Amino acid sequence: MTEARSERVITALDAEDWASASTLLERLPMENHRVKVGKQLFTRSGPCVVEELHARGSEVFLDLKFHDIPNTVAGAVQAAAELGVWMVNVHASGGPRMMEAARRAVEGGGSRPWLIAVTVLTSMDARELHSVGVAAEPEEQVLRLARLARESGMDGVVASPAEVPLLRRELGPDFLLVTPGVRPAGSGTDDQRRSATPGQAVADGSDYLVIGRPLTRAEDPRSAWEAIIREMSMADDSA
Ligand SMILES: O=C(O)c1cc(=O)[nH]c(=O)n1[C@@H]1O[C@H](COP(=O)(O)O)[C@@H](O)[C@H]1O
Repeated sequence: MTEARSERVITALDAEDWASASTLLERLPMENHRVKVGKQLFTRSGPCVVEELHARGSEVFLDLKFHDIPNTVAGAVQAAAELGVWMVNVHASGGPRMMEAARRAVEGGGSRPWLIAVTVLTSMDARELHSVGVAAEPEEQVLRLARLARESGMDGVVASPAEVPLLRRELGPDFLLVTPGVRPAGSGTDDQRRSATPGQAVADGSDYLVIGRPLTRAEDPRSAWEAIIREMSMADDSA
């Protein structure tokens, strides 16, 4: 991964509306260039948030985790591509036909968004995974879904930093690994159950780190950002 460290952090803009999202952006450094728009902000403020962010020069990961029948997901992914987003995601558990339809929907145009698949949500531990009828351990299930995602034409997957060493080994250097569940040492894990520090995520080979509350809830988001970038640099230098 040759991108600058600051470009490898995707800030999860989990704000309640565009007004609070833009206030938050003002408290972050300009290098905070890649942002994720998720369900809350998009549902409240709509596609114009993406337009505002593009006007500001940001690249947008539209995180709506599409999970539906192939025809519906294909239409949604195509709409996201027409918004000009940089990355968009679906749930790998929607199955191969759904992922293949999503892939076909973004083919053929000029530049297309990265299309990635969520494996097992980072908020789930083994017990919760078993409670929804999956007997496999999280790592095993993540690998199974990641292989399926790759065979179905996805550019990469969302997984926890804990699974990155396994995924890198099994899927090679070119498959994008996007990792939420990142927490600087000493900070609480909130509702995340499979997490690691920014340094560990980088050292293990994560391409993009999705970071929300450690930045958005920090008293001083700018220094929180700088500390994360410093930690990533140290991990890169010692690799
Ligand atoms: O697809 C995602 O981005 C995602 C997948 C996943 O398995 N876990 C996960 O936390 N996320 C998102 O990543 C962000 C993590 O936020 P924090 O836990 O606040 O850092 C949230 O916006 C989640 O919606």
